[in-house]
Amino acid sequence: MNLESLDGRLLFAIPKKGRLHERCISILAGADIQFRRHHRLDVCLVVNHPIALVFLPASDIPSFVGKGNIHVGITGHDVILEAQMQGLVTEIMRLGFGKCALQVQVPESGTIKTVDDLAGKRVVTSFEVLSAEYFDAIDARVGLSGDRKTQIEYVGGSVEAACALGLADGIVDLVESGDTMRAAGLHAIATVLDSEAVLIKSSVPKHAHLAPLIELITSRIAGVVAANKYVVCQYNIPREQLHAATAITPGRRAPTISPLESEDWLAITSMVEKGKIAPIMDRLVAVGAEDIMIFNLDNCRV
Ligand SMILES: Nc1ncnc2c1ncn2[C@@H]1O[C@H](COP(=O)(O)OP(=O)(O)OP(=O)(O)O)[C@@H](O)[C@H]1O
Ligand SMILES: O=P(O)(O)OC[C@H]1O[C@H](OP(=O)(O)OP(=O)(O)O)[C@H](O)[C@@H]1O
Repeated sequence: MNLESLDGRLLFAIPKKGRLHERCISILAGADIQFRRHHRLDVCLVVNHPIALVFLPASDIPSFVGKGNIHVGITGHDVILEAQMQGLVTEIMRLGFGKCALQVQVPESGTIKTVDDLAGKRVVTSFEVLSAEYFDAIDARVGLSGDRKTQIEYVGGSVEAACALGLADGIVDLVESGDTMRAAGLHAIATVLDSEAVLIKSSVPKHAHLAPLIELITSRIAGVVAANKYVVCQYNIPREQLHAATAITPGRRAPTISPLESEDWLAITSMVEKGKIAPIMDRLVAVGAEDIMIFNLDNCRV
């Protein structure tokens, strides 16, 4: 591929590996963004849209997009703040995956119990900007300045090993299930921020001609995200219980209510959040709903 073939194309950055990669590939498939990636090539052309995908480390994507070299991308909210790009990139939409929290962690068995105890000691992290910002405020609060301030040291990975290796008194690292933290004998004493994968675009309005294409892929990706988040719930309900039932399944805009051959009964169809479906079905049964069915969505537009 030569560079001219990128001319005029929307450049779309995707994490090349790591936690966000697989979900991004399935979002592209759901949005019908078709590509064939040649082995080891980090740039590839989309065959059915004027788009080129650029596969990059998740943490590099905010600055590429922020500086306008790349127009849109998917990455973590955490790395946007760490790269200090929040003023230069616009977060178009949360994507509902890559959820984790950046947390301050210390040895479970140690004497440090709070972030105030940790202030002035050694903290190892891959998030040195956010950690420095966080501990600057703690240091100021507890009256530490100059040489007595918390020492933040950067490592690129395996942060959780730093305390056991004697390199740190505490760490700042991402936590999802907590398995990594517990396996390292650590526990969390504070949360610096919560994160999730986001679709971003450059805030620099350099490429006005690309706006319609950005809108198109945004709307398609929103459909894929909603399809992952919602299921369709359909059930029959005695007419006199209609209000009780629709209060339980109000839908995104409003439920669809259809008559049944039997005059005393109605059929209701409604979108419901996937994660809430079990208690919702319990409540529907309690108000007299019958024949409750749940359907997964392949795709949708909302
Ligand atoms: N355990 C996790 N659960 C959910 N999301 C996570 C988790 N760890 C990281 N993330 C999200 O994924 C982003 C990329 O993290 P990841 O560790 O995959 O990066 P990487 O350094 O590119 O990959 P690798 O660790 O393979 O080198 C993070 O910035 C965060 O937003
Ligand atoms: O709470 P958990 O579910 O255990 O997830 C947390 C771990 O996930 C991330 O690392 P990842 O496994 O992506 O690898 P890395 O350490 O190479 O970045 C993060 O840096 C933690 O180590």
